Amino acid sequence: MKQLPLPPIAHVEGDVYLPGSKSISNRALLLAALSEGETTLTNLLDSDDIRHMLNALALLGVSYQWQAEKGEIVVQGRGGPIANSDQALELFLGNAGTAMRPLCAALVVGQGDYVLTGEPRMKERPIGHLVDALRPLGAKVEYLEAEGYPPLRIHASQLAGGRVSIDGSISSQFLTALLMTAPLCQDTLTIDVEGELVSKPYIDITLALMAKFGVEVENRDYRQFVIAAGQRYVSPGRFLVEGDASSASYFLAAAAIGGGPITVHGVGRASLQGDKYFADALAAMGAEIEWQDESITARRGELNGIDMDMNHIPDAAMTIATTALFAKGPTTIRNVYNWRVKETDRLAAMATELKKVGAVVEEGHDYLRVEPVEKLHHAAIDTYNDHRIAMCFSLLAVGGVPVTINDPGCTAKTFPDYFDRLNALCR
Ligand SMILES: O=C(O)C1=C[C@@H](OP(=O)(O)O)[C@@H](O)[C@H](O)C1
Ligand SMILES: C=C(OP(=O)(O)O)C(=O)O
Repeated sequence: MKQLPLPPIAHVEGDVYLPGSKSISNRALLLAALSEGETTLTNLLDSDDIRHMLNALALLGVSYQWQAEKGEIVVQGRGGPIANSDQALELFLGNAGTAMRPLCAALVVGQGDYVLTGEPRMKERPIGHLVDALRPLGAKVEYLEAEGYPPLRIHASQLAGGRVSIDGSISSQFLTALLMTAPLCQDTLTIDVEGELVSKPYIDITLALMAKFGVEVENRDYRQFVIAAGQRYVSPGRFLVEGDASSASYFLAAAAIGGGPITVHGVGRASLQGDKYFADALAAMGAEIEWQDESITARRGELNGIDMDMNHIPDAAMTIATTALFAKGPTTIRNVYNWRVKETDRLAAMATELKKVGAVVEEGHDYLRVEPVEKLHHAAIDTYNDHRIAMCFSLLAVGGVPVTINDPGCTAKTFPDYFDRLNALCR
């Protein structure tokens, strides 16, 4: 296994032009494929999660011209469901939740037989709440291994519409998937959300993208959504994918710990992504934050621990956990139970790795409490094939603590050149 030793970094500053948002890239690709007309997406992310979506679309017969080095793709829309020839098609979706969940819902409508599968961890990530919502509408979905988990076999048919409920308490991606498929139903669809809806800002991304592609959703306070019949996706022509706000979190935190200023470009006040609010959490800890419409600048401040519900920023919250090592007093990250069903059990993994560098950590059922100590020490950090663990632990070096990242290549899921980008800011 490859290891990346990071020596202590004296100072960080500079500008970062962010790669495209993973969440927006994969939504825009699927909606472009379902749309009438041709769509040009710019600043498309090039990472494993996006390549899984692109490979799947290619196998499904969606045609596109992709210039990866330019970050530009032209997608020929199908103007409706992605019907496939009669042959059964196996789609391997890696560990990309933003490919597996939305494709599962989109492919139950139309024609064809599909098997949706992925990496071993994908087979441990639940999908039952989505399948339970789709079946009453007429979807034919079978579990091929464990009940409630991929791999799945789908036999596409028509979806009726009407009224369904969906459990929103484990992943917002299930509701996102159902919403994006709703216009393919034959009738108006009313969706009732059961349980506390987690990761709510991702639903705003979904609704914003659907609107961009011409479909309006009535949002009744995130408890009920109505998608009126007769709407179809229409290409917006050109669409710029904004920078990835979760990826921005590592650089903003680096500035807060290691001096700055660092300006991240591509995400700002005007961003559609909830992870922009990571900057508010950092400001609450004492960092100096300046907001512009399309960029954010961070500088060091006196950092103090915080106690915060971070359900709205589940991905960027991991960055808070390592930033907390350089703050005064304990930090508690609350209401993140679903960390346990992501790339790894992130609550357990973060607790284990934070303890390795000397921190005092309490792992709760749905929270993590990190108490910094006077003297942190070097450790080799296991990353569990989780890009965010690799990236957030690089902040140790920024704080002057040498750290070794095991399997640094796992950042390829969303940010293949992360360590080069960080290196470019070191002074
Ligand atoms: O819809 C999306 O693009 C995402 C939703 C979130 O997942 P959950 O809704 O499962 O928390 C987030 O963690 C993931 O990285 C991307
Ligand atoms: C949870 C994540 O990914 P996914 O889209 O696979 O759920 C993530 O990127 O942190």
